[in-house]
Amino acid sequence: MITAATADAVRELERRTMISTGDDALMQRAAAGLAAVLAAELRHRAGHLYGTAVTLLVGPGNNGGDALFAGARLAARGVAVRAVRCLGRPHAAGLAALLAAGGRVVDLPEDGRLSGPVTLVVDGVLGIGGRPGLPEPVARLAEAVAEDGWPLVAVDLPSGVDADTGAVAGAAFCADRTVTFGVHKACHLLEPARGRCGVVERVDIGLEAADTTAPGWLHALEDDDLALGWPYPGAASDKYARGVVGLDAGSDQYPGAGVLSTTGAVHAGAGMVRFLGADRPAELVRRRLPDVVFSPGRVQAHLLGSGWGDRPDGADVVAAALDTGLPAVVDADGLRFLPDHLPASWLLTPHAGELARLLDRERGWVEEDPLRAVRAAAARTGATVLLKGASQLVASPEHGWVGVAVPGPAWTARAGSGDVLGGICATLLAAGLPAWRAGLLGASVQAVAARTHPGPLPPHALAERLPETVGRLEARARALGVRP
Ligand SMILES: NC(=O)C1=CN([C@@H]2O[C@H](COP(=O)(O)OP(=O)(O)OC[C@H]3O[C@@H](n4cnc5c(N)ncnc54)[C@H](OP(=O)(O)O)[C@@H]3O)[C@@H](O)[C@H]2O)[C@@H](O)CC1
Ligand SMILES: [K+]
Repeated sequence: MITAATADAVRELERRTMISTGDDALMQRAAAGLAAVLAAELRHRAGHLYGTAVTLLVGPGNNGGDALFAGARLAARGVAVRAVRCLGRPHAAGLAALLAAGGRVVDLPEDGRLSGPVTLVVDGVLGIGGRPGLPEPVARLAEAVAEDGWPLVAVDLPSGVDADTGAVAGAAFCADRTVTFGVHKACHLLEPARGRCGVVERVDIGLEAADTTAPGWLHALEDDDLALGWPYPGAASDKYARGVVGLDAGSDQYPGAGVLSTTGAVHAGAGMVRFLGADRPAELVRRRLPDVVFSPGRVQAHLLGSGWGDRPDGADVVAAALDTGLPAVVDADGLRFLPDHLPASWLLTPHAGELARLLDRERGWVEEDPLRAVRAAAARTGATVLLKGASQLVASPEHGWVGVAVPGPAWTARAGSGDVLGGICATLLAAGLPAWRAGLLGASVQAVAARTHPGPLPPHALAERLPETVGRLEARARALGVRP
């Protein structure tokens, strides 16, 4: 699990730590960790440290301070270190340390272009105190560094990205590696910023322990969390222990959605799937998936809404499912028929546009800050919410932190993926998982199945790979010492 924080949560943690360590200690620890990563990177690229050349891009705050102090440590070991003043006046003590160690300082050229020799460029322009976007000529510099192909290590985060939302509104640096301090920052987990961070390395700077369940914290699943959290059936599990899913998805107008959600549920390992939807999708499901049953009976979780279209009895179907007291996934068109308040055991699976509609907002409002949006939706509805998209986020009304699913390849963003995902999540609910866990594991298993395939697959074919993926996860869980 990767734990990350928003800038306010990080500052609060740093403030508490500084009471016992003093102001300077944290920056010195950060600089030492950064220098170690830079030295390893220089050795990796040049085969040695002495005589390599590092260009530090420094801004006016402590982010530049980290870069300057790290640069001083490298200069003392024979690296030619040059600091480029990019914005305002650099951190005074950091600059003095660099100059004393034999480094030098220059102004940013008007055209924003760096001249060689450069083994490595270090982006210390802005950190968590940065407002998103870069002023000229730093914006030009960011473009030139990318165009010229200089290898780039970002200090804490690539300057220009929004530390809390992951938004990239204007120019921003694009790093090969990002060295962060204490805890990951939200932008390391959230697209599009995530894609500009490269490999993120966390340096321990001895921050105090934090309540990471509070608002302002994110928890991102990694492959091993998925392997350890998946509900594998035991030797004695019958179909009810694995869970029965009742699906009302698809319509005569959109029958494919019914087939796709059912395919997702069957291949995610549901004990039994009852298809309870319209006639046309039922006919297609009957032909393609002989293990599905069509009679009403006991179910342990519902799936409603995918491919419903403008269904006249939508509100009644949702109300009837609510009356059963069972958990449910509500997807797509079903989201238009929700009552004012839902239980946290219900999992809503909107994409950005659907979430915007749910909150009477514009889509842009969701996209500019998906964390805020997913939390608002959970608070407004009382349900657990899985926001689908480039970063898949889960918020629950029962806790402040937000979960982030394992990221998948971009090609999974296509019509039908969401229908399959609904079926997977309903299977996990039927197996007895809480809704937030079902959302996180469901989105993650789909991403891992996609990632382990060499090229794009249509959603139904990806669903068919789920058993193999779950098999690999189970083997990994055993290797980690867990006996399902
Ligand atoms: N706190 C700690 O204990 C530790 C912190 N550490 C390090 O400190 C970093 C945070 O440092 P920080 O708070 O000084 O903010 P930072 O991002 O360097 O810059 C703020 C300056 O930039 C300016 N500015 C902002 N946006 C701008 C824009 N778009 N265009 C132009 N100017 C802009 C802004 O101006 P203002 O907003 O005041 O007008 C202000 O002058 C953190 O990321 C980590 O690297 C580590 O050492 C570990 C211990
Ligand atoms: K930076």
